[in-house]
Amino acid sequence: TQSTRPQRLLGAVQKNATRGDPCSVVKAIDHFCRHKEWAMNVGDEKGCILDSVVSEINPATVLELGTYCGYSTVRIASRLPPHAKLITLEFNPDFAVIARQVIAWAGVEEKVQLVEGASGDWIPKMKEQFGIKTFDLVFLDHWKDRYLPDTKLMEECGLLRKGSVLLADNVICPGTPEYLEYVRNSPRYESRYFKSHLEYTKVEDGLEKSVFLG
Ligand SMILES: CCCNc1ncnc2c1ncn2[C@@H]1O[C@H](/C=C/CNC(=O)c2cc(-c3ccc(F)cc3)cc(O)c2O)[C@@H](O)[C@H]1O
Ligand SMILES: [Mg+2]
Repeated sequence: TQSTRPQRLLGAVQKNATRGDPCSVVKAIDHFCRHKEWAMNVGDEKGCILDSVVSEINPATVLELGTYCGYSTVRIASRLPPHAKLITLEFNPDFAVIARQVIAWAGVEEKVQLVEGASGDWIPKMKEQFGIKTFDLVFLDHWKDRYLPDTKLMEECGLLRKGSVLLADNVICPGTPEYLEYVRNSPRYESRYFKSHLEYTKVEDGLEKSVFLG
């Protein structure tokens, strides 16, 4: 039977990356996506911006919306301080199976809780299920029309505190116009655009970093 692209991406990790070495996993995926098959990972260029935001915040609690194959999960987890927790939500079970293996190969499973299910169902349960009070950092990289409703849901559930940072992928391509309009015009956010390129291409894209002001 035919393999899927995520399965082939995992194969490239297992073939070319060193177990327990997150950097080699990231490099193996980037090489595969640049030279073999494009895939919708945040990628190396935007990934460096993600890395700098994570290092700047040094978060104790991180939420990722949309795990896909776990590329950004590994990038974030490998930069977290000890005892920090990254919860990543993925509602496609086939992608979750691949992501768990990528995360394990990188050796960052201690810091990662991959939760299978939809963000809309799980965001209201974060406190009771995982003992989370608020998130220091949220990385949005799931369906683009869900960025805004899920942000409003996180506000309503009290999961954001003064200083919480939302970092959103793809605000130009494919684009998240309603989300951008909201965070850029709301008095409750201080928003900034980091210009970059769509992963593995020369097309413009970027990340929007929005600090919740409480
Ligand atoms: C109920 C749906 C909302 N809640 C959700 N809860 C949990 N996981 C969710 C999710 N939505 C989507 N997901 C998962 O996130 C992932 C979806 C990501 C969507 N991303 C994109 O569409 C995307 C697309 C591009 C792209 C850009 C240009 C182009 F020509 C083609 C594609 C680039 C990117 O960087 C992207 O992130 C999948 O793994 C999906 O199963
Ligand atoms: Mg993306």
